[in-house]
Amino acid sequence: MISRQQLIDQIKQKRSFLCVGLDTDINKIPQFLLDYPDPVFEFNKRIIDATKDLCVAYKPNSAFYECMGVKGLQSLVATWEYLPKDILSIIDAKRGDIGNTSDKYAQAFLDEKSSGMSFDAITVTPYMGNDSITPYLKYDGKWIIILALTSSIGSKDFQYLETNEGLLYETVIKKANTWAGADRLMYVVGATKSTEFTAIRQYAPDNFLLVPGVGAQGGSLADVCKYGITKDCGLIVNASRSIIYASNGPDFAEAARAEALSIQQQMEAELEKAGIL
Ligand SMILES: O=c1ccn([C@@H]2O[C@H](COP(=O)(O)O)[C@@H](O)[C@H]2O)c(=O)[nH]1
Repeated sequence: MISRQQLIDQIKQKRSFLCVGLDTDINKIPQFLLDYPDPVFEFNKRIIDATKDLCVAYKPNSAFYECMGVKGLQSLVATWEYLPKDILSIIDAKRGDIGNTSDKYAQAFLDEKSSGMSFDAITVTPYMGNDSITPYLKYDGKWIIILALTSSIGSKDFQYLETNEGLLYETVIKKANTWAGADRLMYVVGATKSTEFTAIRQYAPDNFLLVPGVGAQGGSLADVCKYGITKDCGLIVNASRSIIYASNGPDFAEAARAEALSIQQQMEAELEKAGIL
């Protein structure tokens, strides 16, 4: 388990707020890895070894594992076991259901005795409301990361709708803040929505924001920091494809490290600019 203070300490120590996304697609990994008994795990292991001093979180997206059935789940469990336990592990599962079912999703991803995996944090969708989220909160010290304003083009379909309490994504944040504090709740805000970070910080001044969308989706790290950084940093910025597929040759781990290093160096400059280092 990683507390808010441990996360802040690690950001300062590593001079980074990078999350490496483990969106591992068996069709995109280097050919030679297919000779290993678990190619997806072998790929993840080498990416983790090459980047663990440069990032403060790892985020496997469960879709990339679930689509492979039993084998995929085995790779996910092996990856979770291998992840350094002092680095925040986030399962990007985006679940949301009635409480009785959410209990089972929580067991699947947060309860090692039940599933063999116990991630530090899980992404959830807020659409079904309070009783769909509270089952995850029963797991002491685990982080719940609620989708607020996503990086997707389709975010405009619902998330910007006017409600009596502001735009829908603002209402999500205001309501969710009544369920738990900034020591348990983070919000997903897409890097492609950087100008909205100012508004979001009005409602979530202390919450960490998980920010996907730099790299392959074109979001700007500089803009995210300009509008979203706080005195504690308050940001975990994810990059998946741009890091893990920086090369698909035998040098893929070195190439991933080079890409992660380049992002870490930009982050270090932003942390210095914000007076955090
Ligand atoms: O709004 C969102 C929420 C989640 N994601 C996820 O983050 C990564 C992004 O991958 P890249 O390869 O760096 O684009 C991926 O797992 C998405 O499912 C998001 O992009 N936007």
